[in-house]
Amino acid sequence: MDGKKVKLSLEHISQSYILNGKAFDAVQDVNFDVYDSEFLVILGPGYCGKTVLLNMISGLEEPVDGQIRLDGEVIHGSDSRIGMVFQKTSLLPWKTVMENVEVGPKMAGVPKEERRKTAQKYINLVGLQGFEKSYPNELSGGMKQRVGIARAYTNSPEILLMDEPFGALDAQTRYSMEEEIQKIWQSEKRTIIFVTNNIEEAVYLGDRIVLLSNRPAHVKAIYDIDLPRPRDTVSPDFLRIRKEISDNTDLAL
Ligand SMILES: Nc1ncnc2c1ncn2[C@@H]1O[C@H](COP(=O)(O)OP(=O)(O)OP(=O)(O)O)[C@@H](O)[C@H]1O
Repeated sequence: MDGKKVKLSLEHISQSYILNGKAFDAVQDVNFDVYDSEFLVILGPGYCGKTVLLNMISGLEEPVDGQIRLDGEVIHGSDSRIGMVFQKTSLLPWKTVMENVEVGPKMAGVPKEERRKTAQKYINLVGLQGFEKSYPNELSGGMKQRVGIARAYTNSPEILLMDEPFGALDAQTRYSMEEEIQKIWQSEKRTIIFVTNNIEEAVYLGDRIVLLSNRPAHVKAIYDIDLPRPRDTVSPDFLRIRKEISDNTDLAL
């Protein structure tokens, strides 16, 4: 990644909580850079602190220690340059697909015609044209995640955080969404930070993979995944990298 521009830096990030009167460490001294326009995957076992880490990047939580820099400047709290796609889509059930996707610019006061144009662009990009007037309960799980992705892009963030966005989908839908998100990222280059506990998904998607330990999460290793895209999940190189990472991954407690 020589010559790449650093977009986001995590510097000595730690998080702990008080549980039953005792300190409980969730994240411990995490350090890594994220490059501009890269697809960075954060991989770690269950409950290791991945969501806590993303919450700190998104500004939902303040770290007890350390700082986060965006384009070199320390940031605090939420920042409109950073958007989020959640594990469970948090769509508004009483709003249509179009209304859900345009909610951000609407709240920001963007005129209707302009925000509809942007929302339509991303509805088309995620393959939901024709479903603009549908309600969330009329959509499959994969389609709901597509709406969540379109909604996040419509806010024009420079960095998109994705917290296990395909974790709740069946295997077949998950594969097609992995393919899809890669295509979207290639046509609309943004920096993506994608959290998963699935090694195959990480190797399929990541330019780099930050491997976290069991809780309290710290960085065990960072892997450069130098395989051509779209990746062949049964090629010898893919399987070799997958095994190398798997051998280095802590078992979920
Ligand atoms: N606000 C909080 N107060 C106390 N404990 C918390 C809080 N938020 C998270 N935790 C604990 O921190 C640990 C890490 O949680 P986190 O949700 O980040 O795990 P994760 O790696 O995202 O797991 P999964 O893969 O299951 O999504 C868990 O044990 C969780 O219970």
